[in-house]
Amino acid sequence: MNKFNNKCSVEKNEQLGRYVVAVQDIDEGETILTEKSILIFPVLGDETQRCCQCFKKTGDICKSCKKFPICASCGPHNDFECQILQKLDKMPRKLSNVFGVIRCLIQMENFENVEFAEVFDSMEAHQTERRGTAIWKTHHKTTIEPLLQSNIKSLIKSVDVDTDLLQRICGVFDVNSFEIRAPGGLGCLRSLFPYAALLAHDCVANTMVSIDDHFQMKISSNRPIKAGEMVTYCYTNPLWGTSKRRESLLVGKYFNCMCKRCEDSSELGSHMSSVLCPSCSEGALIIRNFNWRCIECNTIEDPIKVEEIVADAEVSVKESEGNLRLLETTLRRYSKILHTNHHLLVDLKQNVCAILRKLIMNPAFNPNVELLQRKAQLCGEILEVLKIVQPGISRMKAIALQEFAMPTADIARMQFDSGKITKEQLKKTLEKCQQDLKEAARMLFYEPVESPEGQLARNIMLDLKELQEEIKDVGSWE
Ligand SMILES: C[S@@+](CC[C@H](N)C(=O)[O-])C[C@H]1O[C@@H](n2cnc3c(N)ncnc32)[C@H](O)[C@@H]1O
Repeated sequence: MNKFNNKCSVEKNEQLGRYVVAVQDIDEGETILTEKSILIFPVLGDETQRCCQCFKKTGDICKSCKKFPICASCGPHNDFECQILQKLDKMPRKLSNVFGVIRCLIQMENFENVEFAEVFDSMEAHQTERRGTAIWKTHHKTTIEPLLQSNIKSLIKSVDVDTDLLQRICGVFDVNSFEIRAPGGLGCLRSLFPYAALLAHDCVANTMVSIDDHFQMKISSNRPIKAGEMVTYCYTNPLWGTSKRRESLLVGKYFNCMCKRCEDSSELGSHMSSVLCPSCSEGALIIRNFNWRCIECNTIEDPIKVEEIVADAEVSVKESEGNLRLLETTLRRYSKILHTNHHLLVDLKQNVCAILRKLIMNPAFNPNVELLQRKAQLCGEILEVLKIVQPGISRMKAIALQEFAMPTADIARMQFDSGKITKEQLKKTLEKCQQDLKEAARMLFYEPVESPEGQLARNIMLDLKELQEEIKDVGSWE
């Protein structure tokens, strides 16, 4: 069964396994797939007790099986599941580590749900590459040993519950699951969407994913996709530098990313991993054939030295977290050493913006023009990076655009009030902010209405209405 729209086809090759290709041109913003999650489970080690139905926090437990937490308002969980759990002698102490595997085994056992076992069987687990690795050992200790010490093996008859099967299940989870927001935005969960998981990875992907409160996923194209192009999704954080993205993909997904961005030493001209040249101070050092070479003066820098600089910067960024003064000092210090778009500087800028956002939103605080200017400047700089690494419709870009436009409008109002700019300049700035907000709202149109981004889109629409009135008003002043 192909749940993709009829412009997509599932293909298979040696390098990628199964992947999805556009067989017709796809327009920007077209829905490519909608899919309901087949399994939701906690992130390993999460201590929060969550209802097995709605995944909200709960202190209640099913009165029949006395194993799975369930909130009173959710009613009983699946009868077949409950009956098996009633016979389970020993529930491992840390439910979060075994919940997904237990539910998966019970679904495999349920003959009314043969599709689950078939779909699960077809999913990639990279069992050979994982065998004996650190993650294999962690799963063995946290999940597999506690389960094998219970009587689960005797309760599941359709499959042989042994180490190999349990490791395969953990592998399928690690390779294929999507991280999703827990209800109410409190923490994270992992979820399996087997069709969505067929999309291959690209660090500059051509789709965007949104998941609503009912764990329904929607994948839409974030730019036009030509017939013959692969339909891709980004498995990692696009705001990380190449070495960190590649490492996370190699360790977590077992492949070496060879996408255009990873293969280009300047990261498509974004310079998110570039270091400033100590010789000419203007050029960027980029890595080519294991050498850091300046793109302006051709100086070659010792790779060990460059790696040390980046490692030191990484430590300083970590140590600065949450402290505005320290963040600004680290930002100033490393702006003289790293390229302005370096991912560590972007990280610092995001951290500063988060603190400034909280300050600005506090009704008891009256932000001055300098603070608003700083926020607008940093958001503008982050936006420039996002324009390169997220060229299509992007949630991150929409948020940065809104966070850039709002203080920019406030600054213009303050400057007009103090006589620093004219009425025409104020109107022009407000009109530009209006354009930016419209663009942000357009990009957030694809978000579920009840999500924080959906709420942001509604707030932007209200701001836009007020801005439109204000622009009209300014235009009518004598
Ligand atoms: C979520 S699965 C995708 C579906 C999988 N290809 C299948 O046949 O079930 C992720 C796996 O697909 C492969 N893959 C995805 N994108 C890739 C890429 N850009 N380069 C190489 N392998 C990729 C890797 O084996 C990765 O672990």
